Formats: sequence, structure tokens, C-alpha cells
Amino acid sequence: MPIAKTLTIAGSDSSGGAGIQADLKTFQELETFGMSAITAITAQNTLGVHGVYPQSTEAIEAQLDAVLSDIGADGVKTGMLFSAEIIELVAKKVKEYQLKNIVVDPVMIAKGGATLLQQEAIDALKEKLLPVATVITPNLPEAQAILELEKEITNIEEMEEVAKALYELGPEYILLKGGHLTEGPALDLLYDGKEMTKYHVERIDTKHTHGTGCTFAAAIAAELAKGAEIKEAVQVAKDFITAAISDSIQLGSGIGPTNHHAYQRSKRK
Ligand SMILES: Nc1ncnc2c1ncn2[C@@H]1O[C@H](COP(=O)(O)OP(=O)(O)O)[C@@H](O)[C@H]1O
Ligand SMILES: Cc1ncc(COP(=O)(O)OP(=O)(O)O)c(N)n1
Repeated sequence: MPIAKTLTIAGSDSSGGAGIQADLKTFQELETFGMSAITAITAQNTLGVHGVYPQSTEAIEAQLDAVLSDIGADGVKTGMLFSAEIIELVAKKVKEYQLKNIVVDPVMIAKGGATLLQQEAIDALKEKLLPVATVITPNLPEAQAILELEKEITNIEEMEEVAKALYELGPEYILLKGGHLTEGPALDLLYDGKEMTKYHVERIDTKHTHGTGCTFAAAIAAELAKGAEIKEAVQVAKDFITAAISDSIQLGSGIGPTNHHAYQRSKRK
């Protein structure tokens, strides 16, 4: 069987734990052929984001056209898109190349607080990209920003209401991540317009969770690209990220990255 082709459209994280680097490691570990279009370069380490250098829409379009006109993609993950112009370009390319299996991780703010999506780009995200997404993977603060909610989302009942409201914006599926809940298990909700499916694992006691959202979304894209159904793709991604967090790596003096190789290693035991 030919190898499934996966494309990440995201920002570069120089420290290797999040962004393009996390996505490519995940694509590789899940036995797909990973490719990239870099939207922004970040100077980043375990202590935070020290600089953000967005690429021109010309450079991003050239990367996308080069890859998609020749090789194509069976699954796509979008991460840090930074501006309304970049979001509009990506939405245009999704339509132009009739891309399938689009996982939109609506990255907005890094754990250290740095802005990875301009505030004024949220409308473009809602109007242009969410309607063409197969699945969106917001964390709780991102869901709150998209829906312009004043109050924080704090429990499973509120998460269910939020998933339903996000579904009205047009994606085929909503995967609402509950990593930011302050107590209880690490719980995520998948909503398909009818049914809520819950994925939960015991919360792992570690501060080294840099890049968890990127890794999780990239794993979903890889599994969809290989032909998995959505529930199965999310289950593999949940197992992948749980193994990666369980075996997270203490590098630098801040929030370290997860271990992208842990899932394959645990399967071999
Ligand atoms: N401490 C933890 N233990 C186990 N799973 C976690 C932990 N923190 C996050 N997760 C899981 O990692 C994935 C990414 O979630 P989250 O941290 O909410 O995203 P983001 O990195 O976008 O903020 C989700 O499946 C979430 O449930
Ligand atoms: C270049 C880049 N893209 C995305 C992120 C955010 O990644 P995420 O998985 O949400 O992890 P944290 O920033 O929350 O650790 C990033 N930091 N850099």
C-alpha cells in the first residue's frame, strides 16, 4: 500500500517541542510521509516564546503550491496561522486543491502567554477556516475566545454546551480538549452533531507538556490520512499523546517537551 501523505501548515518552534517540529515527529512516528508549509518562525525554548517572525503570504503560498501541485496530501493539520491573511490563504488552498481530512488546531496563545494568532484574525478563522474543517481541536481558552464567552469553561456539562455551539460554526466534528480543566481526568469530547464521545485518562502529574495540543492534532491528521474513522483516529491520538506526556522530557529549565517516540516504544513492549 502507498504511504499516506500528511501536511502540516504551522509555525516553526526552534525548541522542537511544538509547531512544525512536533507535527513532523508525530507524522513520522505514525508511519506517514510528513511535509510542511511554514507560516511563521518562532524563537522559542522551554522558558517561552522570544520572537515571532511571520512569513509572507507569497512564501506560504509557494510552499503550499509546490507540495500540493506535485505530491498532494491525504491529511492536513493547521496550527499557528498568525494573521487573517494567512487564514484566508489556507482556506483558499483547501478549496483549490479539494483537500480532505483537515484538522484545524486553532492555536492562539502559547503556554507562556505569547500571541500566536492576532486577535483580529479570530473572525477570519470563524468565517473562512472552520467551515471547511473536518475537525477542529480547540483547548478551553480557544473555545472561549471563538465563541466570545465571558466566563471560563470549568466542567463537563459546560464543555458539552460549548461543543454544540462550536458545531454550529461549520466543522464536521468538534474535538474539545479538556487539558486545561483544573481537576479530574484529562478529558476530551468529540461531537459529531448528534453524539458526544468522551476520551479520558488519569491526569499525569508533570509540568512538561509543551506542544501537547500540536502533537494531539497532528496524530489525528495522520490517522485520518491513513483512512481511520474519526472516533478511531481520536483514540489513537489520545493514546499517542498520553504516552508522550507520561514519558515527557526534562530539557532546559522551563516547560519541557513530550516524548514523541513513547507511543511506538510502548507498542513494542
Ligand atoms: N497532565 C495531563 N495528563 C494527561 N493528559 C493531558 C494532560 N494535559 C493535557 N493532556 C491531554 O493532552 C491533549 C492536549 O490538550 P491541551 O493541553 O488541552 O491542549 P493545548 O496544548 O492546545 O492547550 C488533550 O488530549 C489533553 O486531554
Ligand atoms: C510554533 C508554535 N505553534 C504552536 C504552539 C502552541 O503549541 P501547543 O501544543 O498549544 O503547546 P503550548 O505552547 O501550549 O506548550 C507553540 N508553542 N509554538
